Amino acid sequence: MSPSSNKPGAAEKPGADLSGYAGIRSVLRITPFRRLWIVLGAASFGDWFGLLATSVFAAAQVEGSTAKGAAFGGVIAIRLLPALVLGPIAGVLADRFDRRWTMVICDVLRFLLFASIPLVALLGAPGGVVVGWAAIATFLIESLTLLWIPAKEAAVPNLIPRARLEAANQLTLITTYGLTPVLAALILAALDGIVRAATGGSTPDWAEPAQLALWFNAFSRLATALVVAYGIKEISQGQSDERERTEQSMLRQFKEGWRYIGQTPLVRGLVLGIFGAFAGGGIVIGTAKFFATSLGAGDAAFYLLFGAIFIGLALGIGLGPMIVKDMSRRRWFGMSIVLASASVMALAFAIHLSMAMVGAILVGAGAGMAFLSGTTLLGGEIADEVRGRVFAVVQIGTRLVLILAIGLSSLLAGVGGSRRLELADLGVSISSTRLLLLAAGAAGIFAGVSAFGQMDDKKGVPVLADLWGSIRGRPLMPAEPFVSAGLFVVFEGGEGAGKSTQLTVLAERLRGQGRDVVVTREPGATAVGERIRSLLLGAPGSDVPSPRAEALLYAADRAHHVATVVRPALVQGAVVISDRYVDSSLAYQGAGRTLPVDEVSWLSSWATGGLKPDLVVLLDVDPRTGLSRVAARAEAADHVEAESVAFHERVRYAFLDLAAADPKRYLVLDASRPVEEIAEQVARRVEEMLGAPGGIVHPRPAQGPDTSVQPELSESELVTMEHRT
Ligand SMILES: Nc1ncnc2c1ncn2[C@@H]1O[C@H](COP(=O)(O)OP(=O)(O)OP(=O)(O)O)[C@@H](O)[C@H]1O
Ligand SMILES: Cc1cn([C@H]2C[C@H](O)[C@@H](COP(=O)(O)O)O2)c(=O)[nH]c1=O
Repeated sequence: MSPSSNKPGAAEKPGADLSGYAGIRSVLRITPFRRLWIVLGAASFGDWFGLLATSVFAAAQVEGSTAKGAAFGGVIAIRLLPALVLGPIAGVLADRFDRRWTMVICDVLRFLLFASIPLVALLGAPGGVVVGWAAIATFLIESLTLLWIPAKEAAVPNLIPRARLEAANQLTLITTYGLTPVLAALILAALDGIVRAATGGSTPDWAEPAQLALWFNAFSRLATALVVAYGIKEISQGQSDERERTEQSMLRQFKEGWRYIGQTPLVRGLVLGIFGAFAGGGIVIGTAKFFATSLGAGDAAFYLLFGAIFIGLALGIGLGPMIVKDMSRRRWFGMSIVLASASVMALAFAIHLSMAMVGAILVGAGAGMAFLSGTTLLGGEIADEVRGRVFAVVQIGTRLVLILAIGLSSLLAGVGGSRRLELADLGVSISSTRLLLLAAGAAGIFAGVSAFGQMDDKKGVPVLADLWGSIRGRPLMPAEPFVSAGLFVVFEGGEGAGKSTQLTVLAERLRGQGRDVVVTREPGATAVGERIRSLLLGAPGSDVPSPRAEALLYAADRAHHVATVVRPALVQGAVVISDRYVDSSLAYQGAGRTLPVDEVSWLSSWATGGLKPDLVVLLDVDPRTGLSRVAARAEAADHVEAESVAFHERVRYAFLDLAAADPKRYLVLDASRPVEEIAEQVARRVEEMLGAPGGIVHPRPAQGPDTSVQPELSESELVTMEHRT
C-alpha cells in the first residue's frame, strides 16, 4: 500500500533535485496543485488574451488615431487603478474569509463581467457606451483580481510541501509571465489572420477576434471557478478555523497585518528588497527608449533590450536554483537584488549595444531570481493567518512603485538633455538617462544590502565564499578512498516494519549459498555503539538527549560502525546487511525531529566518508500497523517508539521521498504483505545484483547532502515542537 500522492511529503523526488525539471515533475504529481496549475494556466492565457483583446477592442470602437491611442492606453491604465482604491482591504479579506470561496466568487463575477463587454457591443450600443462599459467592467474585474490574487497566493503554500514550493513557484511564474503572454499574442494574431481570411474582410461583430478572445477569457474564469469549487477543496482545509479568522474586527486585522510587516525582519527585508527591485526595473523601463537612443543604435535597440531583460528573467527563474543549489534562500534573495542593481549601474557605462545587451540579460536574471526566491520565502516562511495581507501589500506596493518609477524616470529622462564628453578617442555620451540608471542601480544595491542584512540567516559566514561553496556543491570532505569488493545492503523502514525478520531470512539464504555475510545494525553494532545505544534509546520520560545531541550520537555510532565493521567487511568481499543506516537519521532526526535535513545529511556523509549502500530495501508500512506489531512483542516501548503517530508518519513519508529521489538504488516493498512474499522479492533483487555480468556497480560516494526532504508539520505541530525543544 502506498500513501496518497496528495499527502504533502509523499513519494516524490526531493532534495537537491527539487528545482529544475525533476522538481517541476514532482510538484505536478501533487493532485490539487496540478489542477490549480492547469486552470491557472488557462486563466492566465485568457487574461493576457483578454488584456490584449480589450485594448484592441476598445481602440476599434472609436475613430481617429488620437482617440484610438487614448482608448487603448485608457483600458490598460484602468487595470492599474483599483490597486489604489481596494489595496488596503484585499489582504484582510483573503485572510478573513475562506480562500476557496473568495476565489470562486471572484471568478464567477469576473466571468459575468468579461462576458458583458462583447455582449454590450452585440446588443448594438453606440461606440462611446461600449468603450465606457469596457472601462468600467475592466475596473471591476481588476478590483476582483486584487481580492483573488492574495487568496490564491496565500493558499498555494498549503497545497504543497515546503521543499517543493520553489519548484511550484518556478512553474507558475514561467507559465504566467513566459508561456501564456507569448501564446496569447501569437494566437490573437493568428486568429485575426484566420478570421479575416475566412470572412474576406467583412467579419461579423460576434466573430471579431477581440470578441472571441473576451469570450475565451470569460469562460476560462468560469472554468477556474468550477475547478476550484469542486476539484480543489484542499484550499479551504489549510486555513485556520473560521471562528479564529473572524474573531477580530477587519480594522484590527488590517493594523495587525501592517504591524507584522513592520516588525518582522524577514518580511521587512523581503518587502524592501522587492520594492527596490521593482523601482530599479521601472527606471530601466522608463528610460529604455532614451537609453537606446543614447547608444545610437536606433529604434530596434529598444526592443532588443526589452527582449534581453525577458530572456534574463527566464534564465534566472529557470536556471537560478540549479546554479546556487542549496544556498540559503534568504541570502540568495539579497544577492539577486544586488546583481540586478549592479547590472543596472553597469548599463549606465555601456558604450555599445552588445555591452548593454549583456547588462540587460543580467538585470533580468537578477530580477527573476529575486522574484522566485522572494515569492518562495513569502509563501514558505510566513504564517498562514497573515499571508494574504503580506501578499496583498507586496502586490499593490509593486504596482504603485512600478508606475511611479516608470512615470518619474521617463519624465526626468525626457527633461534632461544629453551632454557629450570626449575621453581620449572614445566618445562617451553622458545623459540624464545614464545618471538615472546610476542612481537607480545605487538605490537598488542599497535596498539589496539592507534586505540582506535584515534577513541573513548565516551571519558571520563570508558571502562570496558561501556562494562559491554552494555553486561547487560544498564538499565537506573528500570521500574516503576505498574499493568495495562486496555488496552493501541496508534495510530501512519505520518501527515494526519487519527489518530484523527480513534481514535474518536474507542472511540465512545467502549463507546457504556459501556466501560470506556480515549482519549488522545501527545503532549498537559495536561495543562503542552499544554504549551509545544505551544513551539514545531510554524509556519515555527518561533522560533522553536533545535533538541535536541525538543526531550527533547516531552519527558517532555510524562513524565507528562504518570504520570498524562495514568498510573492512566490504573490502574483504562480504555481503554486509545492516538494519538501518543513514536514511534513518534523515527520516527520524530530519523529518521526525524537524532538524534541517541537509545538515543531518552532511553529518552522516562526514561520519561515513561518503559511503552509500548498494541497495536499500525500504519496508513501507502504515505506522499504526508497525507500532501495533511492536506493542505485541510485550517489551517496554522506548521513547522513539512512544512518539506520536504524526511523528511516525513524517518518518514514513521521508523514507518514501528518499526512495523516490534515487529509485535505482531502492527496493520499496509493501511490508503489510506476508513475510515469505517480501523475502522472495528481496532475495530476487539481491541475487540479481550478485550475479550481474559486469559485477556490482557501486554508487559514487556522497559529496554533499543527499537530500533536503523537509518535514511537513502543521502549524499546531510546529508550536508543540517549539515548546518541547
Ligand atoms: N510481514 C509481516 N507481517 C506480519 N508480521 C510481521 C511481518 N514482518 C514481521 N512481522 C512481525 O512484526 C514484529 C516486528 O518485526 P521486526 O522485529 O522484524 O521489525 P523491525 O522493523 O526490525 O522492528 P524495529 O523497528 O523495532 O527494529 C515481529 O513480531 C515480527 O514477527
Ligand atoms: C539508525 C537510527 C535509528 N534511529 C532510531 C529508530 C529506532 O526507533 C531506533 C532503533 O531501534 P531498532 O529497534 O534497532 O530499529 O533508533 C534514529 O532515530 N536515527 C538513526 O539514525
